[in-house]
Amino acid sequence: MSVTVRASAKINLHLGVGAPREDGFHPLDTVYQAISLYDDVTVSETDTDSLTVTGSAHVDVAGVPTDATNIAMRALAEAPCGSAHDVRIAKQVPVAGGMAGGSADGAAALLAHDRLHDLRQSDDLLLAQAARLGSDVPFSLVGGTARGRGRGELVEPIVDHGTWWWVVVPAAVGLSTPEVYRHFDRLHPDAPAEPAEPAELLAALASGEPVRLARALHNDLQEPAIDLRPELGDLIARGEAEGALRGMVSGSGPTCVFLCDSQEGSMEVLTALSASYDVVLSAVGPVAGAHVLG
Ligand SMILES: C[C@@](CO)(OP(=O)(O)O)[C@H](O)COP(=O)(O)OP(=O)(O)OC[C@H]1O[C@@H](n2ccc(N)nc2=O)[C@H](O)[C@@H]1O
Ligand SMILES: Nc1ncnc2c1ncn2[C@@H]1O[C@H](COP(=O)(O)OP(=O)(O)O)[C@@H](O)[C@H]1O
Repeated sequence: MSVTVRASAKINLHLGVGAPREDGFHPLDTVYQAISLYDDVTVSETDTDSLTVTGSAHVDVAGVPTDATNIAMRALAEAPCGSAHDVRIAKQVPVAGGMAGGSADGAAALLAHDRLHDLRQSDDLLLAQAARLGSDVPFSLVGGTARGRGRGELVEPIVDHGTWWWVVVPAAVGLSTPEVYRHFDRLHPDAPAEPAEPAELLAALASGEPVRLARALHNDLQEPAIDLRPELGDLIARGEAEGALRGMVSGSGPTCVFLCDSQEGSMEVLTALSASYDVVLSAVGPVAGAHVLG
C-alpha cells in the first residue's frame, strides 16, 4: 500500500523581517499564499529506506539531496514509527527558488506517513513536527492564505476574498535562503526588532481587488536578493512593462512572481515574457494545503 500527498509552492505577499533573534533566526510577520505549482510525494512501507526524485523540465532535480538529509526523509525520521519507507517525489516546484518546495515535500511526507500507518495524529501534533523541520513547513500543511509569525512557523489562516492570477519566472540557479538573510543583516544592521505589519495587505486580500493587492505587496528580502542577483530587478521591470500589475521576488528568491489583473491578463504577460525567458509558468492562488490524492 502507498499514500500520495500533494503539497503546493508558496509565495510571500508580505514578508516583514526584523533584526535577528538570539537563536539566529529572524522574527517575521509574513502573509503566505499557496499557489498552483505542486510536488507529489508517495510513501510506502519497505525493508530499507529509499528515495527517488523526479521533476518537470524546469526543476533542477540534481540540486535535491537523495540521502537522509532530504527534508522528506527527515520528516519520516521525525514521525513516530520505526519502519523503513520508499519515498518518491515528483517535483514541479523550483528548487532553492524561494517557493518552499522542500517544505512542501516535508509537509507531504509527514501527512503521508500519518495516513499510511493510520495514526490520525492531531493537527497540533503534525504542526509541531512540521515546525521542527523548518520555518515554512507548517504553512505547507495549512495552505490557503495565512499569516506567519515567530520565525514563520506560527501560522493562522486569514480572510482572502480574491482569486489571484500569477505569472512565475524561476531562475536556472537557486539562491541560498541563509545567504539572503545574512545579506539583509549586512544591508540593515539597525533593523528594528519588530518586523513590519501587513495591515493594508490584509484589507486588500479581504477586498478581492487585484490593483489594491498589487499596491500592498511587500518583501523585505527583495532588496538583498536583487543586490545578490541584479538581473532580478530587470526581470521585475520587464514584467511590469508587459502589463503585470506588480512584480516581486518570491520569498528569498530568485523566483520572481507577477500579479495580473485576470487569467487572460496573466496569459498575455506569460506570452510576452516567454520571448526572453526560458521558463515562464502561470499559477493561481490560493490553493489547498497538503492533501491526500486519490
Ligand atoms: C525566506 C522564507 C520566507 O517564507 O522562505 P524561502 O524564500 O526560503 O522559501 C523562509 O523564512 C525560509 O524558511 P525555511 O526555508 O523553512 O527556513 P529554515 O529551514 O527554518 O531555516 C533556514 C535558514 O534560514 C534562516 N532563517 C529562516 C527563517 C527565519 N525566520 N529566519 C532566518 O534567519 C536561518 O539562517 C536558517 O538557518
Ligand atoms: N525535498 C527537497 N526538495 C528540494 N530541496 C531540498 C529537499 N530536501 C532538501 N532540500 C535542500 O533544501 C534547499 C532549499 O530548497 P527549497 O525548499 O526548494 O528552496 P527555498 O528554501 O528557497 O524555498 C535545496 O537547495 C536543497 O539542498
